[in-house]
Amino acid sequence: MTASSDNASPRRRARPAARAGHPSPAGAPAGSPGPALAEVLVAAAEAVRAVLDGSSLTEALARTPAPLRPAAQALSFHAMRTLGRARAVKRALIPRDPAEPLLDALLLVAFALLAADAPGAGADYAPHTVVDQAVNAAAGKRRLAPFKGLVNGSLRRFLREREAVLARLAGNDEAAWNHPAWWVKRLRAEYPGQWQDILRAADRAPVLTLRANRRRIGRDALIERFAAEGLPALPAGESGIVLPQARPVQQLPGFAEGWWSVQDAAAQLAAPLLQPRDGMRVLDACAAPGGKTAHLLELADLDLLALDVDAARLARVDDNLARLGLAARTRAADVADLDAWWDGRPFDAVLADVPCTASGIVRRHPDIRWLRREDDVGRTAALQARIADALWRVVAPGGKLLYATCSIFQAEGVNQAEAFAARHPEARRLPAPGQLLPQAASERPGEQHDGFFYALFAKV
Ligand SMILES: C[S@@+](CC[C@H](N)C(=O)[O-])C[C@H]1O[C@@H](n2cnc3c(N)ncnc32)[C@H](O)[C@@H]1O
Repeated sequence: MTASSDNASPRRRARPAARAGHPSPAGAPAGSPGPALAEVLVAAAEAVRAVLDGSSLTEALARTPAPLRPAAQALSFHAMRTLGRARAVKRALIPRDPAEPLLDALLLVAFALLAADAPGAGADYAPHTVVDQAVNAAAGKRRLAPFKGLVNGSLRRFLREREAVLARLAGNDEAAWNHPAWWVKRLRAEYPGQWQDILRAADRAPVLTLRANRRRIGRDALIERFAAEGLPALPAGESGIVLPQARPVQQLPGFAEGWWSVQDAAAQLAAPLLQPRDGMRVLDACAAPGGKTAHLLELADLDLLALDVDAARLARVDDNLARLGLAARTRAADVADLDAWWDGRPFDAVLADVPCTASGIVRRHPDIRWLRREDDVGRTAALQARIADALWRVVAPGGKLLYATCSIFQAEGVNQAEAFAARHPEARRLPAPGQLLPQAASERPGEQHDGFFYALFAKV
């Protein structure tokens, strides 16, 4: 799991400087002027454009110039969380998508700010400041300059006709829930009593959850060390602590010393479910970046092989283990191709944290919902089944396979586990949490978690 990266959320910045068109960069002293809002709008529009063209927001923001990045990150996160409504507003006022892709994205970012619902939800900027700065943004960029009249006219028209435009969006699921319509339809069908709560939870700013490395420091001692630094934290599960306000992880004590890792509370359930004991032969089949590999090794002295098909991501497993003072064998391989990597010796425990649509972690990664396509769900489920079937062959008699995904779609969870059990009569289901749903109703910080699915099988 990666750190929540929206700790510069515009919700938390309401400084006078921001109202004057200068957002203060995250981490800068209050009142210190940041870059002009016009520059930030262009940088955020470039990031949003990249996502609409298929890039992840993390990759896109890595290309943003460093001085603009914190403010561009805050705006682009906000735009991702409100893109459904912003797009519907834009189409109500400008029915044909502009031919210039960056203009389209600039309009989306500006409408995301202007159409925000609640005061504070991206509304740190006075509406007329947003309009003026968006026009400046267009004027200052050669590709956009011919369209500054369109920017000015459409944004001002929205300010004049706001209520009437928003009223025309009634019944538009994408605008109402800020998720693609197919996503809303799927959740409505799969969770008739909970879908609204799940969607609402997706738009809350996430807490920051860490896992104490018990080889270095216990959970409660870690809470005390953070408290001594003025960082209140709550316990979450056996090894977890929650910081109600996300922060840049580099600013927290003990990272370099390997005291902790960033890991969501639901993800922290994986390693204990396999009940690792000293000397066990364990396979972490889809290991990168190594969050669960490290947790397994924190719990017991294991003979552990960590595989991942992506060699670059696998390098992060080595880095993370070194920081935490842990060791495993790592190998880049397609886990379903047993001939390529398996020496024929079975494993006592296998963790299959399979690739998935990541529909359970949209709170931390609000771009995911716009990157996925409906047919990704079936394609991903087929890959998961292929991986799970291959892995079942490497489990020792009496050994266990833990199937895990950070998805909330049933094709990747409940249905997948049932189909697996039907294909493998020698697989006995053991108690496991099943589907965990992120829900707005259980929003106490210590109880927040991502959407996850777990099924545990023993080979009889
Ligand atoms: C959900 S992530 C794993 C997260 C990891 N277990 C952790 O806790 O940090 C899924 C991983 O599966 C890997 N993967 C996808 N297809 C694979 C395959 N055929 N064989 C091995 N790894 C694969 C991806 O590269 C990705 O790193």
